[in-house]
Amino acid sequence: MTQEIEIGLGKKGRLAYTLDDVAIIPSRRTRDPKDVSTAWQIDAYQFDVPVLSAPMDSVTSPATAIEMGRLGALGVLDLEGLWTRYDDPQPLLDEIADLDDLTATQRLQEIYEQPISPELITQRIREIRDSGVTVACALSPQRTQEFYSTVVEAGVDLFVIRGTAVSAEHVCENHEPLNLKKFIYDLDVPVVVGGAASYPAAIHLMRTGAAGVLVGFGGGAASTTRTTLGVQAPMATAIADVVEARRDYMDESGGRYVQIIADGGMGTSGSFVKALAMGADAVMLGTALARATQAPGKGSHWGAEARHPSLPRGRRTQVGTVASLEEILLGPSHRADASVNFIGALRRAMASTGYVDLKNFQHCDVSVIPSHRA
Ligand SMILES: O=c1[nH]c(=O)c2[nH+]cn([C@@H]3O[C@H](COP(=O)(O)O)[C@@H](O)[C@H]3O)c2[nH]1
Repeated sequence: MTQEIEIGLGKKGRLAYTLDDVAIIPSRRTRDPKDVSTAWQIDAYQFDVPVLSAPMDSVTSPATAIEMGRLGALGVLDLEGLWTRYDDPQPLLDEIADLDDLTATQRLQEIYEQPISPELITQRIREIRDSGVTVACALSPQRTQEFYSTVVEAGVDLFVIRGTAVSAEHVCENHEPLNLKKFIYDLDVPVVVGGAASYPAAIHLMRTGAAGVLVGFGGGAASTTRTTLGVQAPMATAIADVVEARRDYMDESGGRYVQIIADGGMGTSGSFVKALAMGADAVMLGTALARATQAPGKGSHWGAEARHPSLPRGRRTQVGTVASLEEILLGPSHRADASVNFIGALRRAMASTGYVDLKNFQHCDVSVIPSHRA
């Protein structure tokens, strides 16, 4: 039963939990960390590491997407970022990393005014494809109709449609909005859509035929969506609600399993592990990967919303550099700040709860520890 709190006489609100508010409870039965599997699968694509890189210029370049694939994870390139607007984005990446906080947003807006080139979309996709890794690229719902045929022809394996909030029923008076259900049905490539953060939003996205749903809304370390729009969905509750939507959708669809990918705000290995324990199949990481020595942002971090021409909802932030991409994902770690060896942490948590694979780990016991008491 949903617990509602009275905010004032005329307004009630639901109590919702962040990942900081919950913790995994170890069980009586433990296992050796070496004996657990962290593998997951979306459509026909299998991965040893349940991590997608966020389509943010500070995180994913063609080179880091290839490295992600080599490490058993999945890189997602932003096709509206610097790589598809400029032949050589390196000088701009260097400049953005060095901008001072006061001028960063305005300069980002200028830099991203440069039009997107379909030729560069094709070139970047081919570059990743030629390396032999799974190719995943992201477009916003607004740009999907414009560029999807270029993307599909260039040979993408997984198509990500990401906006702060994507709904199956976008109502728009000025132009024909993207009809997700028709689009996904007509496309031969599996599609991941999001973000959604509630039961109704998620079940509608599942009914479009999506292979995966991104869960998150206004999260992310570089996000200012909460302070700008007043919108945010606490992640633990959002994942648990979407898991329930999937259960119902599986019943109504005769067993179609849609992957749930938690997206935003999992900058520590503990929050990454907890997202999976809440029922996510995989996690999309920005901040954690922006801290890699190879990260294009060089310790700076910014996302798509930060460059919005009239209402930026994210900022260029500093996250620092801690280790190589391989060490951040697979270890070893020489730090105790939960920023390195995410898969090592996951293996240990799975071992201490006695689960051998991620599907079963989703059923582990958790407790609620409101963060102000932690
Ligand atoms: O509301 C938002 N405004 C933003 O400016 C922004 N930038 C990134 N994102 C989302 O954050 C995710 C990465 O999160 P982390 O850096 O915390 O790992 C990404 O995968 C995005 O979903 C944003 N959300």
